[in-house]
Amino acid sequence: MEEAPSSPRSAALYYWGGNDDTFNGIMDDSLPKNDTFYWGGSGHSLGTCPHRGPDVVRSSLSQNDGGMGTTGQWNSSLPIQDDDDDTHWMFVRPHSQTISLGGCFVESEMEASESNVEEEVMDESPDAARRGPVDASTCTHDSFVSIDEPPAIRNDFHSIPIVDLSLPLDGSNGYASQIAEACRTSGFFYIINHGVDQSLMRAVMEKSRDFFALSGEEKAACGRKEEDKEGNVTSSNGYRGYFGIGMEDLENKDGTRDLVKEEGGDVEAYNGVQRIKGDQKEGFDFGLECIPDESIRGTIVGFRETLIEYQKALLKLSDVLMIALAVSLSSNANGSRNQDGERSNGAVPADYFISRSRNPMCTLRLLHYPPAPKSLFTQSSKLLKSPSGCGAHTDYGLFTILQQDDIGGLQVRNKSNEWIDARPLPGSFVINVGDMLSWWTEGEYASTVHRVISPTLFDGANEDDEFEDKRGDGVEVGRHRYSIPFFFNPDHDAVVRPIKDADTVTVGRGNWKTAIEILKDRYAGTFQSK
Ligand SMILES: O=C(O)CCC(=O)C(=O)O
Ligand SMILES: [Fe+2]
Repeated sequence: MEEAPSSPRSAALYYWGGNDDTFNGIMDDSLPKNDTFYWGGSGHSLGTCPHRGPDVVRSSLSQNDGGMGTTGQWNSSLPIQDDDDDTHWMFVRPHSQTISLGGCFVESEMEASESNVEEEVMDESPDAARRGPVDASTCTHDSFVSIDEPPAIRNDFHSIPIVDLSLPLDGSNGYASQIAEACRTSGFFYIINHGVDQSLMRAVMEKSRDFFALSGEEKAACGRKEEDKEGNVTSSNGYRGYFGIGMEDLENKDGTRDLVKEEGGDVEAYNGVQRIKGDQKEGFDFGLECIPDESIRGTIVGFRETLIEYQKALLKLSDVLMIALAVSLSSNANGSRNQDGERSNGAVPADYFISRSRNPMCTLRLLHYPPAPKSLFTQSSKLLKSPSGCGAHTDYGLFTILQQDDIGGLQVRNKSNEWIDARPLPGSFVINVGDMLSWWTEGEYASTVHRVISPTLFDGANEDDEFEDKRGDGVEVGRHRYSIPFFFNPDHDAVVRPIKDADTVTVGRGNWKTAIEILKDRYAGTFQSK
């Protein structure tokens, strides 16, 4: 049996096999028994993945919700069964884990208030259990902006800042304050000196190219859904697996907003380009628990191992970012509230986001954007850039860590509705604020609309030129763009609502959503029924 990778957060990592639901992992005997653990979550929270968690694990936990991600009491040793199907991975973290933050240990908030939960009738959110009692006398919350509407960006910007993570975290020149500034303006920033090995970044890009070069049939075999000849869905991996060109449509599907009309455009034709329905990209989604199986492993040497290694590295980086974001929230120079309602001195514990991301619902996504098809050329055979690679949207979660190749095409919309290029910066990652972080900070941190322009064919080419279809899949050879976003989403049951409310205000059930509710809504809105 292959050795399980160690967790980046000193928690135990177990893995379990999919097909026969038998536990297939290692057990770390150093873990305290009878402690509470988080388990499940990730892809299994996102819907219909058939791998619901092994029964043996479930029966060892005093409570569960069928693999949808839960906490449970660890009652006995887990039986370990020898099964070499290890396509599913599961992180299990001690409930009362302490987190090392630059020398000071922060006790997790989670344990504090278990005995108070029942008294807390007004606030039924899981967050109430995490945070302890809230004081109803401080309830001043009478308005609620829908989380379906990511707040508009407050400031204008014309470039994307670069944040150097080799600086100190704290202080006026530290990277936390630079991140605060970036999040309050563009909601996007590059990070350099981030600690992720450059050769690992290149390796995962290469594996991605290898994957998308497989035949359509081979890729479809890794699809999200299996269908019989009549087109009935026979099994589904939730939002995990391969999806083909046009299947996701991020344009104009962003919650209740019409992101194209907001800029005075028209969905069908804007910037002079007729829009093809559906994003002109193909992709492959994984989670921490769902890694491609033997079939791809056999075809692309080192595919699975590289992806696991990369996810581990990005999880580590996510911890750094979560701490920086929590610290950044109190990084204003004057430490007071200004008249625009900008929240400052709103210190949260440095583990605020980490303590809500013990079993994060992350998605690592490989993306391939083929060159813009000829149908997007003008009559005069002028090469127009197509806005169709990835439609205008905001990201859903806490933040996104994006690796892009050197082709370019990612654009971020500023307050004046201009599209600002997020040009490739070798060796960097692009980080952007997601809707949940924006909502948590009441819009102080901007979840900014962005899109990807499909790459054009060779520079200087025109419509009458011959383009060879070397791969036989209808796609002309030209400039292909590859990118790899890692969507970092918190625990499935993390309560997403303004931080100040969570601290001081009792609110009813209508006024917050759990992370999983938000994700399910948004995924359902962006995938075509196919
Ligand atoms: O491919 C890119 O550069 C960005 C993709 C993106 O914004 C997304 O998938 O949410
Ligand atoms: Fe995005």
